[in-house]
Amino acid sequence: MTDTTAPDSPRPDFPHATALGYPRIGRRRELKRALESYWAGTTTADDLERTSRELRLATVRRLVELGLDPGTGAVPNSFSRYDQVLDVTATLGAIPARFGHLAASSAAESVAGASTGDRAGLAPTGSATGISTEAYFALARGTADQPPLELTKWFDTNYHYLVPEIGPETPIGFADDRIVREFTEAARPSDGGTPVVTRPVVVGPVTYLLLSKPEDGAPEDFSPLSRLDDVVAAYRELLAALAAAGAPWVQLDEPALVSDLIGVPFDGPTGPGQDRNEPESAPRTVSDAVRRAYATLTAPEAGAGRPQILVAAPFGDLRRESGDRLELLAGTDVEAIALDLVRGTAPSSRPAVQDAADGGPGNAARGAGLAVPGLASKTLVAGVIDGHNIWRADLAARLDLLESLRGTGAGAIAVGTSTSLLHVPHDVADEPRLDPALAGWLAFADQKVGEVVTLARGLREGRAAVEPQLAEATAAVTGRADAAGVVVPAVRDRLARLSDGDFARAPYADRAAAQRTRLDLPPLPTTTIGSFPQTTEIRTTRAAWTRGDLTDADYEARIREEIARVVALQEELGLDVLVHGEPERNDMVQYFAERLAGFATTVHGWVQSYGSRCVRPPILWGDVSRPEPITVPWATYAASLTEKPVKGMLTGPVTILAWSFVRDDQPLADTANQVALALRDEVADLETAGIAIVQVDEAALRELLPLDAAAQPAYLDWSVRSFRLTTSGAAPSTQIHTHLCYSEFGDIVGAIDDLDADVTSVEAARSRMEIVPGLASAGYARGIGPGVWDIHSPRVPSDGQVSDLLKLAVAEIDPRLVWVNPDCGLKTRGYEETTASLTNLVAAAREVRASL
Ligand SMILES: Nc1nc2c(c(=O)[nH]1)N[C@@H](CNc1ccc(C(=O)N[C@@H](CCC(=O)N[C@@H](CCC(=O)N[C@@H](CCC(=O)O)C(=O)O)C(=O)O)C(=O)O)cc1)CN2
Ligand code: MET
Ligand SMILES: [Zn+2]
Repeated sequence: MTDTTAPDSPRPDFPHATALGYPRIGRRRELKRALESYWAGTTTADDLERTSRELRLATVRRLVELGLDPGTGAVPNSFSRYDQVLDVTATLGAIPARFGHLAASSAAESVAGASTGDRAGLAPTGSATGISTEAYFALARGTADQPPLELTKWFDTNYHYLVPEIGPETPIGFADDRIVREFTEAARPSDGGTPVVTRPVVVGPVTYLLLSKPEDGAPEDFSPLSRLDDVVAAYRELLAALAAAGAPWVQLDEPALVSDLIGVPFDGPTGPGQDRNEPESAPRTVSDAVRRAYATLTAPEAGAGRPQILVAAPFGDLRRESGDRLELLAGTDVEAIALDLVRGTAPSSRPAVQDAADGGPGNAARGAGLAVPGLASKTLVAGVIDGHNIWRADLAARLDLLESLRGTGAGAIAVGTSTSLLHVPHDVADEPRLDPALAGWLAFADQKVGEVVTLARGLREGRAAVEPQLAEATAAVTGRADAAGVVVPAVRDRLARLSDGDFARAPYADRAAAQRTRLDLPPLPTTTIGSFPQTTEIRTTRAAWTRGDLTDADYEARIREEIARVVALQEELGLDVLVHGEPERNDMVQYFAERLAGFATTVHGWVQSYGSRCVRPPILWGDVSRPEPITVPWATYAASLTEKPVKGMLTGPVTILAWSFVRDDQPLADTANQVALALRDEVADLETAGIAIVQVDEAALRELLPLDAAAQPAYLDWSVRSFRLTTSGAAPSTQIHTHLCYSEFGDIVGAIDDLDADVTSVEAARSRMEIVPGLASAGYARGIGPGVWDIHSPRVPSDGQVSDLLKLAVAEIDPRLVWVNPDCGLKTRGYEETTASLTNLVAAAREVRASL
């Protein structure tokens, strides 16, 4: 390894134990409240900064208390006020031209060497330099005349990041030193508290650009990756500033390395050897980009020091058929690499790490293959503690694995989490209402840090040093396997008796005819996706009921009142197919989990989904069954209020799994089918109650698609089957709808067709109906509702905008198949925008209908 730091500077070893990141919303969602009151204008930017500073300091001190070393960069500094990808956009000053007016309102100022242009909205914030709070949140939330940056799923998680918009002229420099300030704030705290030398966690330059989209108006063939050199130059300045502030390590997250869904080939014709003699050309493959970026970041340069670099590749397997990405990283001069040794190649029942311990297949099993050129000089941060699920680890087995990695090629082994802990709640000890036995099987973020610390100690000092902790963990794992409810013979028997007939409905033509007769809908029928605004009043009412301050009867009466209001509003607006509005649901997954056997739910187990929005993923721990009907009383009440059809509204098995913490002791396909059978009974009960249309939401079907292409066919097979198991008991005259979120459906058009739903609504407004031609050319010939209103922003589409989108749709597909609906549910919207937008949607449908 070439020496890349100044000759006399120390080269600190990587700490023995670390986590790749930590939740930032706060144990009591302090950040959510601080953000929402700042946005509402009831607090100031200074208030927000004060609260977030307190949160950051409390976090790093908590991590030290839990056993991470305070002096060596073991503590991840992974705070963000909104999103870690937006933080890089801010650091680079990469503000799209469409936000140019932001610059005019705040004085431009840049740190030394930045080439920020004059449109970056840069303003001094106190003594620091960077983009203003106003500009930061304008990108996240939009302005009066600009929609925000697009929100998209972060790999296969339920976290959403803000998509950077990069064009040939987008300013890119080292424009904001917040990352450095947040390092210094912990290392030299002004409150006189314990100093902590943290490790800044930053999205890596290659992943940043691979997740970017071309800025509007960029040339047809423009690739954001062509700005790699500019981005890397800015990162170099950032690293130099961090080194000057005293940071021993920085973590650059490069999860794009494990994804085949990134749209840029890993290796290819322009890969190694092809463009070697054109060093100036833009990288066209992921591997080119990685080599180039990290060669520059690690190149020695007089005067400019840098922290040592840990590259983290969470969410999957670096070593796969399509290319050995570990070899690629090992070939760079970074000092440490973090591997996800839990996830393996797919969300599978069996953690790869366990296979490895048994000598079976799986990424970790290729331990012997760690004799990769270059690795001997690096630290391998072995991500053996699952950052993505909440089961307490079998520490003895993990320690076996860690020991087996020793001497297989890496220079040193450190212990880490497989991913950031952003995706799990803070603390099991914060859940007084959990069954104590269940609580004993769980590890949230704080417990996981403890596990990492224990393993690191076991690895260094020998098993005996941690024997009590190993024994306790083993007891928890065994206790879980033997506990009542984990295996319920009646559920298993029902599953075992399934045959192909349970997965198939009558032919579509027969169903369509029966449904036409029964429903008698106009062409281009209008509907919504299910939820109406979740008002503060409803939440407060539910909170009072949950606390016991409101009786069941009073709560029920209040919900009925809300349903009646929503039904009346839809009749007034002239919608054709109505919904009940879902006011009784805290969340579309948690609500069902609270009413199914086999699940537990939490009180404080909040996990950030995007910005200030959070979810409490339920814990699916046992065999699933339905003690009694769940939605039938609300659906029948709503239906009794109108002559129009009201959709029954269920969340499908894949989405319930995707947004829960799921047991890891059996194949996901089996768990999905258990949920499907419970929902199948609900569909039957809705039918019996006279409900003619049942919507089964599979919002997360695309989200769970494995990042590894090799694992996708098996996933699509079991996910589609579980949906069909849910719905195929329905009579031909019952119309089955489904709803899918996120517009990147290109990879799964075939699976959408295989769901065999009568009507499918999909997000499409922001991509201007992009999905429609794909569906049409794939031969999709059932009902389709491409969203015509982007509900992710408070902007009200005009009836002209809606009818333009609608015309795009009917130009591509048989108008008899087209439905008119928003992109998604309306629970995050207000009533004012909802009423205005739906008025325009109905008017547009009528206009286009008349032109058919
Ligand atoms: N699980 C899930 N994942 C999803 C989605 C989804 O709907 N569900 N949608 C997509 C986008 N992601 C989203 C995630 C969260 C929210 C969201 O609105 N979350 C709410 C919480 C919803 C909830 O659980 N509501 C509860 C509890 C609300 C609450 O905070 N109550 C207060 C008390 C009442 C008050 O004073 O406000 C409290 O507990 O302190 C209820 O209604 O009962 C929030 O963060 O504010 C929206 C979209 C993708 N992923
Ligand atoms: N039926 C649900 C709703 O309208 C579907 C939302 S998908 C995130 O809220
Ligand atoms: Zn949706």
